[in-house]
Amino acid sequence: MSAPATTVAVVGAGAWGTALANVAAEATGATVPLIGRDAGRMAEVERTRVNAARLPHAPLQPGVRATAEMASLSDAEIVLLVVPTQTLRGVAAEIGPHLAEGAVLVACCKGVERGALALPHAVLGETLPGRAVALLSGPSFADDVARGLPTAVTLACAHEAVAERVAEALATRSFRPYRSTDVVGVALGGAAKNVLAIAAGVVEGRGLGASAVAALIARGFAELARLGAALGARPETLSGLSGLGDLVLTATSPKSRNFSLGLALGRGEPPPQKLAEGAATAAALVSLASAHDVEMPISSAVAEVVADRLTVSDAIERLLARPLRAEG
Ligand SMILES: NC(=O)C1=CN([C@@H]2O[C@H](COP(=O)(O)OP(=O)(O)OC[C@H]3O[C@@H](n4cnc5c(N)ncnc54)[C@H](OP(=O)(O)O)[C@@H]3O)[C@@H](O)[C@H]2O)C=CC1
Ligand SMILES: O=C(CO)COP(=O)(O)O
Repeated sequence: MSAPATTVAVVGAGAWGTALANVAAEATGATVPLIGRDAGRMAEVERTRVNAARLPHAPLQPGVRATAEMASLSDAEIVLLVVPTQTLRGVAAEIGPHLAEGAVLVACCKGVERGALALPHAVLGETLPGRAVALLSGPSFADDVARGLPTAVTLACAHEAVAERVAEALATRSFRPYRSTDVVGVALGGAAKNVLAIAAGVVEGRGLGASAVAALIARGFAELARLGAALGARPETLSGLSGLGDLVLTATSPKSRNFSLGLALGRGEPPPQKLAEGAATAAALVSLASAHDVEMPISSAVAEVVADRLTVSDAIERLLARPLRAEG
């Protein structure tokens, strides 16, 4: 007799949560609750079998159950938290009373919490102490995953056996989670690439050329590498899927909300109204870096531009006027 399927629940019914619920339903063959906060909208998603507001081109897998009932996660062995980083703490507190004993929490958001300057796994560790916490990150547009296009992500947990269990539970033929124990490295890569993608979009939007975009990606990666070294991340994590991999994807594709925000800023157009984690997180990332004496000039410029404290032109001038330095 085969072992019973691992049970997975998804909290946060945005684009990424919906795509991941489909992956989990396909991977496990079991029912996957997709839990959103708006009961009316979730009832509509369940009825129509599509999350029209967030992921309109992807019908739900038959095993996905759209709901607003938090209690429906009480059987889940693995709980994916797929809400914006700035809301993670509140959502974690809300789900606490409904969690099964031993449930593994997987943060699927990318960013740094403002105020506490906490990375997603630390937010979960503080809010729900004593539970196994993992991160899922890497180059993966919800739309690509929902279309079944090949995707590789990183599944990080300090306990390797947990990382392996979650990675295996979520793997499908096209969705390939690689495992890691470097949780800090994975979290930093996801946070930094969103900020740097805004900068890349600005460069593209200003028409500064492909050479400048490449320089931006490489010098942006150097910022991430310096911060990673200061916080004990492993270099191979930063150059892996969740670091360089996701930076290259997000900093080169108009499918990215962060890159699109940068494009609009660079062109002098009104910014799109969609969530761009990089804008929400830039100042916190820079403060975290500065607390460790790490300079992040590109990320700092992004933080000031999105806060309307610096114009795009002045930000570009400021970066071009920086003294030349040794590479690295
Ligand atoms: N989209 C993508 O391709 C990818 C996104 N990510 C990351 O996943 C995270 C979520 O992104 P994504 O799904 O695209 O974003 P969306 O904006 O599509 O969805 C965010 C979800 O979070 C919910 N939410 C927002 N605020 C709150 C709150 N205060 N309390 C409870 N729930 C809330 C929203 O609810 P409601 O619908 O009711 O507004 C929605 O369900 C981000 O950190 C992003 O960086 C990672 C990889 C890929
Ligand atoms: O994280 C992502 C792809 O890996 C999605 O990027 P955006 O949030 O910029 O759309």
